[in-house]
Amino acid sequence: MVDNQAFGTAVVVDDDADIALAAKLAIRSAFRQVITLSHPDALLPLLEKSPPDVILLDLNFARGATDGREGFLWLSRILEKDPDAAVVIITAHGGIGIAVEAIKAGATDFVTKPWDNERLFATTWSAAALRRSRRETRHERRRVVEVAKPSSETPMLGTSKAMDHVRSLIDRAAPTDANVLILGENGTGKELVARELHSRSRRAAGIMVSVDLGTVSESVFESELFGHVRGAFTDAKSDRIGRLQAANGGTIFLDEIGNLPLRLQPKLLTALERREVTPVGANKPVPLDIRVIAATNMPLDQLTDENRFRQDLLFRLNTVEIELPPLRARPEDVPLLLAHFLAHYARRYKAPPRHLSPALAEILSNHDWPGNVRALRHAAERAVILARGDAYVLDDFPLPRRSSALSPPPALAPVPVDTDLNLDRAEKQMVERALKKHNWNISLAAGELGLTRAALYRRMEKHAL
Ligand SMILES: Nc1ncnc2c1ncn2[C@@H]1O[C@H](COP(=O)(O)OP(=O)(O)OP(=O)(O)O)[C@@H](O)[C@H]1O
Repeated sequence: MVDNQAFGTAVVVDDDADIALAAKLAIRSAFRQVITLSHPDALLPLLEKSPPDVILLDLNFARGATDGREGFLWLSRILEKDPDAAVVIITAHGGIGIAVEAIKAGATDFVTKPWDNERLFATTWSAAALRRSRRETRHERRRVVEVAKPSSETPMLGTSKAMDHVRSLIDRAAPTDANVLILGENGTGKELVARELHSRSRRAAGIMVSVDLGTVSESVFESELFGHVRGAFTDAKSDRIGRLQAANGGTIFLDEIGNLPLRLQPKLLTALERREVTPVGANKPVPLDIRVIAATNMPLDQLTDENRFRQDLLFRLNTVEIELPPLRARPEDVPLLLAHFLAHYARRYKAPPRHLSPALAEILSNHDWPGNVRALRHAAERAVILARGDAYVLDDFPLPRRSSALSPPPALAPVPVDTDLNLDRAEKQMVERALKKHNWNISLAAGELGLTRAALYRRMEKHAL
């Protein structure tokens, strides 16, 4: 059973007014309006204004013509104006050869005269539905790509030996199509490395699609990665392409791969091995041409635990492994990073340039930076906003401490809401406690707080943690 008037506009183009009217009557229940035209001339302005859902097009307009040449010309003009156009060709009985040619040239389907009304209705309906789905897929691809746009162009800074080694690995891996696994604590620059690899690869003209598996909720993992077809589950109102497919021709960056549920790991492995993906509910795979870069903050011993992560998938992902050292292991990089971010935020907030004394730079270099470069960046931003006078002072920098063996993490005791009823302060306290408890591991702290990683980052920024 189909809904009435499921579509907007259909156009019937036939120089025989009776045939055009007969077609209109046969299909009108599916459309809000059916326009009949005796010649395709009038089609082009219509396409400019609002492209119809379907066009029924007779191929012969010149008197006595039967080869459809004129119709082919119109078909190509229509497709030029609207690449998603659904065009159903109307041919005379015996004109199957021409109809097949028309389909090769981009028509969606054909009907032969005299037609069976039900058949005409079904063909027109399917063509309009196909156009809708094409447009939704295009829209989806745009949506996914929007998400993938780089937030800012940050150069990869650092002159330490450790960063030289990272750079040399990037130099060698980038031009190859090898899969790369990037390891490192939160905020060490894994995404930056992924962007560097992509922008220096032969896929640089393509897109890099990022998926943060730490922020995708488990219920939508599968359709987010692999896509789904309309009706695959209750909420699947239309076809949706997955991130893997959206990255076709480019690079997919699978951030926090350690969070991929075990049950979905075989499906990702199959997609990478066969270079094709089957959207949820679909029965046909779609070919994939992607390079995979994955990242995780999961320590290697957990990643090599078969109960958490399939080792065959790990071997598929880590053809090249790049490990980013935490900032505390490369203190010599701190002054350069600080100078860069202080200048960056001074420009942004139109603050005067201030002096950072060597003594203060040294204190900051010896800090253990639990949130790594991201935390340093936030600290620099806050310092630019808070500082007064000509030089920065230690108090301008919020320096959260890593919980150490000397000061064991406090148990996550209930917040004393009875003594402090300020919601903002209570939130800050909760966030700080969760971070300390989990040694500043963002994923674990977010899990404990019942937040996504992105939501936790927002709160960390809000409270300058
Ligand atoms: N070497 C670096 N030079 C300049 N900026 C850096 C460097 N490393 C990291 N950053 C900056 O630190 C912030 C965090 O980097 P990024 O998002 O790449 O880290 P990540 O390891 O992917 O973090 P997470 O694991 O939390 O997703 C970004 O603003 C990034 O620009």
